[in-house]
Amino acid sequence: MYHYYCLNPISEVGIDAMTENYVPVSDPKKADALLVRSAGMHDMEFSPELKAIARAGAGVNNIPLERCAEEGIVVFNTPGANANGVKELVVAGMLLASRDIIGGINWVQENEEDGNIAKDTEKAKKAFAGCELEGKKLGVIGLGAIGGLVANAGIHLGMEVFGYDPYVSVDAAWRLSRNIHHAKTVDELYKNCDYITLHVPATESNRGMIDKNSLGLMKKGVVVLNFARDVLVNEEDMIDALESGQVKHYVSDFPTPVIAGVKGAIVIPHLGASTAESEDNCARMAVRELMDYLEYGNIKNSVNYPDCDMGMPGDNKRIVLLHYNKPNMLGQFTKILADDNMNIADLSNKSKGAYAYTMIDIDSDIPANVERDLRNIKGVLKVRVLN
Ligand SMILES: NC(=O)C1=CN([C@@H]2O[C@H](COP(=O)(O)OP(=O)(O)OC[C@H]3O[C@@H](n4cnc5c(N)ncnc54)[C@H](O)[C@@H]3O)[C@@H](O)[C@H]2O)C=CC1
Ligand SMILES: O=C(O)CCC(=O)C(=O)O
Repeated sequence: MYHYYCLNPISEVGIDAMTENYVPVSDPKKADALLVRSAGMHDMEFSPELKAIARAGAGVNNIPLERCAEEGIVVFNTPGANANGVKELVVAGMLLASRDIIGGINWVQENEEDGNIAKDTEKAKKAFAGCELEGKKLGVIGLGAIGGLVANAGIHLGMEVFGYDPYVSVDAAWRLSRNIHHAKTVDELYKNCDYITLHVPATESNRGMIDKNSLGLMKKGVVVLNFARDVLVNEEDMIDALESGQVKHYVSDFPTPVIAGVKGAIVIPHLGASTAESEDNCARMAVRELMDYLEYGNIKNSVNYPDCDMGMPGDNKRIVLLHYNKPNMLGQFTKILADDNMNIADLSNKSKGAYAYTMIDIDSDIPANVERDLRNIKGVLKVRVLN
């Protein structure tokens, strides 16, 4: 029996995919697994019971990844599951920034009682006119799941697209249209583009990447779109750029007290992934990842431990160990098993940075003393015996 707790509402599609072995609890401290969307977890304390956290979404800046790794808690996300939802809102953002659709709709609402509204429209509408996207230059920073879709959508809209991502994965690169220009430096993209859209994670090194220096390199009247995270943009510098006309519009999916209501800022209440399809996709993927880990120890799409998959254990017993990535860990594990005359049927050991994961299938039962001895090895963070 596994206990889970949802820190945010998670689509029923995911919850329904759980078997009767999964029971919701009303206290997160009693949970084997937590499901989360954007809830901040940095101040949460985790109980020793907690084995895994699944972020039904992409960004994991709300989760203390390093502390979780130290406590043997595997954190998953759902790469790509909400990418189409965000892409579509980015296209909407570019359109909102190009024509004064919002101003026009407001005008209609303000004049709803005007009996001559149809006639007056034809006089008033020039105040809300704009430009088309076709033929404009779009710069996409970050060409992963979302950026790749946005870049390809830009090509379909007839835009000239520049992409910048020095760390792009081979799979993501294969998905890009060959008509996209490969920007060798981000400055090249800043200098050339009419629309610049951010699709990078909110890592320490990416914080504040859009500031007065980068804004100063951009074309006057540029549109900047941020559907990634607020902290990527220095909002004070952005306000100066909006006031001076350097930036025509800043489209952001992240309201903050600083940017909400600023003239020229088009701020959306974090709706990028708020579609039925994205929510279902994320919930389904998050639950699948949790179940595979809790029941079989398989790790797929973890952000703090390596992926490692040995399928189902069949008739064997499986023991999984979360530990530091340092010499002689495997040697110590196998010695303890050999000293107890246990036969290893299968073994996998993978590492990611400072952390590692070992799965061992044994063709006999695993006695409590073996589990205890493994747990006592210096550098072992968590041990689970799965039946
Ligand atoms: N508004 C919303 O509702 C949503 C926002 N997001 C945000 O969007 C971000 C991106 O999401 P995905 O595309 O799914 O992630 P992803 O991991 O598939 O792609 C991120 C890409 O950024 C690249 N990258 C990292 N630092 C870079 C830099 N300094 N310059 C250029 N490229 C860089 C990486 O190489 C990677 O290819 C997430 O981390 C999250 O913060 C994600 C989903 C929904
Ligand atoms: O769950 C949400 O609505 C937020 C999505 C998001 O920002 C993400 O996946 O990074």
